[in-house]
Amino acid sequence: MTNLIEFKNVSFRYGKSRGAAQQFALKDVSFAVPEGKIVALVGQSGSGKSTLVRLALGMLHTETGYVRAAERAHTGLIFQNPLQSLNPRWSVEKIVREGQPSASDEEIARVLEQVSLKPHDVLHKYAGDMSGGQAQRVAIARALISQPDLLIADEPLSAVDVLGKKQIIEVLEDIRSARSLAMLIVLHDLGIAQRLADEIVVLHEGQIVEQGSVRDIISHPKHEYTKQLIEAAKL
Ligand SMILES: Nc1ncnc2c1ncn2[C@@H]1O[C@H](COP(=O)(O)OP(=O)(O)OP(=O)(O)O)[C@@H](O)[C@H]1O
Repeated sequence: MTNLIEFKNVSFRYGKSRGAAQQFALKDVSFAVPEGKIVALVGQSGSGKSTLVRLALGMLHTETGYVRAAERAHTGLIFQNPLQSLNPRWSVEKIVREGQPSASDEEIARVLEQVSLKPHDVLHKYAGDMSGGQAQRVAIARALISQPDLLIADEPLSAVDVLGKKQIIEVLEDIRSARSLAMLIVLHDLGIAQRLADEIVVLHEGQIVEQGSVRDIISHPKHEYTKQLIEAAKL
């Protein structure tokens, strides 16, 4: 099976070029996202999740090790806060079309339906007039319109309310069942990872403490930190 993105022995420190080197934000991290699989990156605040996403996107560069994307991999992105990542004065139609300028009206309508938005109701709405959950679904539509084979989502649920979260989880579950897409999804919550992912990577203080199939990790956690996350998610 082809890996769409692979991290191999990746270490990274912030502030290295400014002399006094800081602690490692990531230390010897190795894992991959295979074709069609959903990999959830789970860990508490400060564990290095966002640093990993920035390395995946080429916004940062590894100190040692490498990040390798498959040559044909076409990546879509979903950020934490849609009200920051989308232009509030753009219409939904304009935002989604930005993801694929050659998209037809029918394709835009189809992708909005895929994220459970009614095209007629939302096409001419401004992102700034939507709830966080609706705006995040618009952001997902923008990512999907270009038919990526890898979706990278950095805590897509953290800036939306409870109802918005539920709807986004359902949309991501639909995408999951379609199976045409691999996903690297950063989550705080192991319970949501259990619903969405095939594999879980548990990150703690910049290191992977556990990785494997969702079932194995939830039923037989090996590391104390994973046990705490399971307890916190009340699984
Ligand atoms: N721009 C930066 N400069 C210096 N240190 C940073 C920077 N960004 C993150 N760090 C440090 O790197 C470590 C990992 O941070 P990172 O943001 O990757 O964690 P995270 O798991 O994404 O946390 P959160 O869930 O709060 O977003 C932390 O110790 C953090 O303080």
